[in-house]
Amino acid sequence: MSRPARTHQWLGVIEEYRDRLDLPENTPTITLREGGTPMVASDWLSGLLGAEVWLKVEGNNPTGSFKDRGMTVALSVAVGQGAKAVVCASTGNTSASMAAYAAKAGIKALVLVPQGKISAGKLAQAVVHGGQVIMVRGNFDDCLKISRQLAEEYPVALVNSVNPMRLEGQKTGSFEIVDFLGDAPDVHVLPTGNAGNISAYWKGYKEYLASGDSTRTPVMRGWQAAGSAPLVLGAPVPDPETVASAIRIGNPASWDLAMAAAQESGGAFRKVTDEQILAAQRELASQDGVFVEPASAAGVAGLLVEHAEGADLRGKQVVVTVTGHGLKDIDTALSTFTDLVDTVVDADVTAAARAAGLD
Ligand SMILES: Cc1ncc(COP(=O)(O)O)c(C=O)c1O
Ligand SMILES: N[C@@H](CCOP(=O)(O)O)C(=O)O
Repeated sequence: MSRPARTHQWLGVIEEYRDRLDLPENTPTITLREGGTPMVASDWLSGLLGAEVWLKVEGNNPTGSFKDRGMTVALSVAVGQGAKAVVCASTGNTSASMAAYAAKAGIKALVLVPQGKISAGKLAQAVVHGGQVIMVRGNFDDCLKISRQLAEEYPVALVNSVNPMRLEGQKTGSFEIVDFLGDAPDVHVLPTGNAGNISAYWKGYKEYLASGDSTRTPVMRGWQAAGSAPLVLGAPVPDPETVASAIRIGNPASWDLAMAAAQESGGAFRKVTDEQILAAQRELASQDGVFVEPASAAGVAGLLVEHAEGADLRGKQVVVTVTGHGLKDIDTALSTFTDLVDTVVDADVTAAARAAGLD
C-alpha cells in the first residue's frame, strides 16, 4: 500500500497571510516560500533562566535571513507597479535577499555595500544571484543615503526597510509566533541595526491584538552592538564598529518607529559587547545546536547579560528572534573560535582514537 500524500505545503508569507497584508490590488506573488520558520525550544536558556525560551530561527529562510519575509512583499509590489530594477544599501543580508527575489522576478538588482565590510558569504549570494554590486568607500549609512537618492532620481525601486512593504512582510514573524504559541509571549528579544525588524514585529503584534488573535502584546527588547548603539546612546554614531557586521549601522532608518515599539511595549534598547556577542554565538551553537551569525546572537547575549545582572524571568515566556544563519559568516567563526578546530593525525585508526580520547 502506498503512503498517502502529505498535502500541506507552506506557500510563503504572502499566500499564507494575504488577508493580513496591506497590499495594492492585483499584486503578484513573487515568492521563494519564505517564512514558516521553526520555533526551537532553547533547553539551555530555559534551564538557565527558569523561563520558557523559544528561538525563532530565521536562518531557515530561503536566503538564510529574516529579510526574505520583507523582500517577497517589497519585490512583489514593486513588480506589480512596473519596476524593472531594484536597489538597496546593505550590510549583506538585504542584498542577498534582494538579489534572489529580483532573479526570481527577472528584474535588475543593484546593490550598494560598504567596501570590505560585508561577509564573503553574503557577497557571494548577491553576486551569484546576478546582482550588480557597487562597493562604496564609506559605511552602510552612506550607502543608504546614495540608494535613496538613486531611487528618487532614476527608475529604480528602493527595497530597504524604509519601503513600508518590507515591514508589511516582516510583521508576519509575529503572526507565526502567536499562531504557534496560542498567544503573544511575555517578552520578545531581538538584535537591532537599521531597526526595521523590531518595528515590523511590533506592528504585527499590535495588529493581532486588534483583530482578537491574541490577548496581549510582549515587551520588546532590542539589543545593539556596543560600538554601533545609536538607539541606546540617543544619537547617531558616525563611525559604527562591531564584529557583528550585519548590525554595523550608525543611523537607523526606522529610528522613530523602533523607539515607539520599545516605549509602547514597556521595553528598551540596550547594548552588548562584541565579546558577549561571540560568546553567545558559541554557546547557542554548542548548547542548542543552532548556528547563527554574530549579529543574530546579540539578543541571546542580551538575555545572558540581564540574567547576570539579576533580572528575574522565571515563569515567563520569552521569544528570541535569531535573525540569520551562521554559515553567512564563517570567516568570523573560524578566526574567533580557533581553539575548536584542527586536530591533525596520520591516516591511522589508532592515532584518530587517541586524538579523540577514545583509548
Ligand atoms: C542578521 C541580522 N540581524 C539583525 C539585523 C538587524 O535588523 P534591523 O536592521 O531590522 O534592525 C540585520 C540587519 O540589519 C541582520 O542582517
Ligand atoms: N542588516 C541589513 C541592513 C539594511 O537593513 P534593511 O532592513 O533596511 O534593508 C542588511 O542586511 O543589509
